Amino acid sequence: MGFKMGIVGLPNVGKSTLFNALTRTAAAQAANFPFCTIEPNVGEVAVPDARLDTLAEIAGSKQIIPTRMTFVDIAGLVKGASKGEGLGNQFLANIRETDAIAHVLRCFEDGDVTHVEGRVDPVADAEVIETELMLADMESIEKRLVNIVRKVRGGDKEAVQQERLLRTAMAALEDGKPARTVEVDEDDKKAWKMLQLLTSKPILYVCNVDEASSATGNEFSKKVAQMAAEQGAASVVISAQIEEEISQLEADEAEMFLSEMGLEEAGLDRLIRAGYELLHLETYFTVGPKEARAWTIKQGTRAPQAAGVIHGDFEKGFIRAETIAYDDFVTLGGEQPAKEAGKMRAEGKAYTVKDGDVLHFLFNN
Ligand SMILES: Nc1ncnc2c1ncn2[C@@H]1O[C@H](COP(=O)(O)OP(=O)(O)OP(=O)(O)O)[C@@H](O)[C@H]1O
Ligand SMILES: [Mg+2]
Repeated sequence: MGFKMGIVGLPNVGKSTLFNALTRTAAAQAANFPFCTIEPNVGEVAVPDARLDTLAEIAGSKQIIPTRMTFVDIAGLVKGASKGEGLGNQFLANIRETDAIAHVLRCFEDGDVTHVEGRVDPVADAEVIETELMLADMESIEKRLVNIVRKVRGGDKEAVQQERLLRTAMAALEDGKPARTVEVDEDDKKAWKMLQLLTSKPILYVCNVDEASSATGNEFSKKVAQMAAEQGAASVVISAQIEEEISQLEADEAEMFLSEMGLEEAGLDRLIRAGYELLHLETYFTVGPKEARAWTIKQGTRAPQAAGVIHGDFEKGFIRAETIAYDDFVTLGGEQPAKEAGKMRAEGKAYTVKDGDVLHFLFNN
């Protein structure tokens, strides 16, 4: 599995700077974390979670393994990308494969860094990109409809559903609205996601500000925040350049640097967490003397499917999940005391895993 965020934006807005900071920090943060670069522009990043350290300390775990999220540094999109300008189509294909979009917006002034449109206006920039993505969606819908209509005539039931959804998306797009504004029935959710429309992906706006504004934001980032609020999207303020500098420091140096800047934590941590929330993800833990490990699931995942994140066999042969809530584990001081206090529950197949659950799966194979 693993969830993927695509870093998207106009050229020269700071995408690669951000990506480098993200991936470098991840590598530095946890020496025992198997950092891997899948491709030069794809990196796995540890999801910061202080609870994991607390659990590991209580259990005396030798190793701490955070859960991960994948970031993809996608080359800059330009006006006309949907028509194949730049390397348009290639990039659009990269975006299609992601679960969510981190849309980087230039919110810094710097005469030395060229802006493709010759001015700093993040809200207008956001519209340029959104328009390209909408045009690309319309084009792909048109192409797909040709085939689908043929299948519908042939009596294919799935095609009937797909055609209906494609037409709904098209109507929204023609009305100037991204596909994410379409309200989808529960029964249609899966098919809708399979359409992989670019503008149906959730968006996190990343305001890339100058150094001095990294704690407070600036006039540009405030406009973005307002736009995001109107769209029901999320936004974070970050200075990619500083984050990149911080990512090269040792942990204690980084902490000092942050407090001097008036920041409580690295902007990257906020960004990763915001992405996690955007995707409605949750974490459960497995804790023992060997390792304390965090695992990512979608909100609402049931115990067998949560077990399946560790291994397919866990899901297939699932018997039950011994469960201790995070707070109980911590307050009572570990697994054994929690068990003695009657706080270890045996949960079956219907159990919906909760964020922070400490789980132990029993299965047969
Ligand atoms: N917050 C910031 N303040 C000032 N300069 C910045 C900031 N963030 C990035 N830069 C600078 O902006 C320039 C462009 O950054 P970067 O290469 O990361 O852009 P990009 O979005 O990846 O561009 P492309 O689409 O061409 O790949 C670099 O010189 C970088 O140092
Ligand atoms: Mg780049």
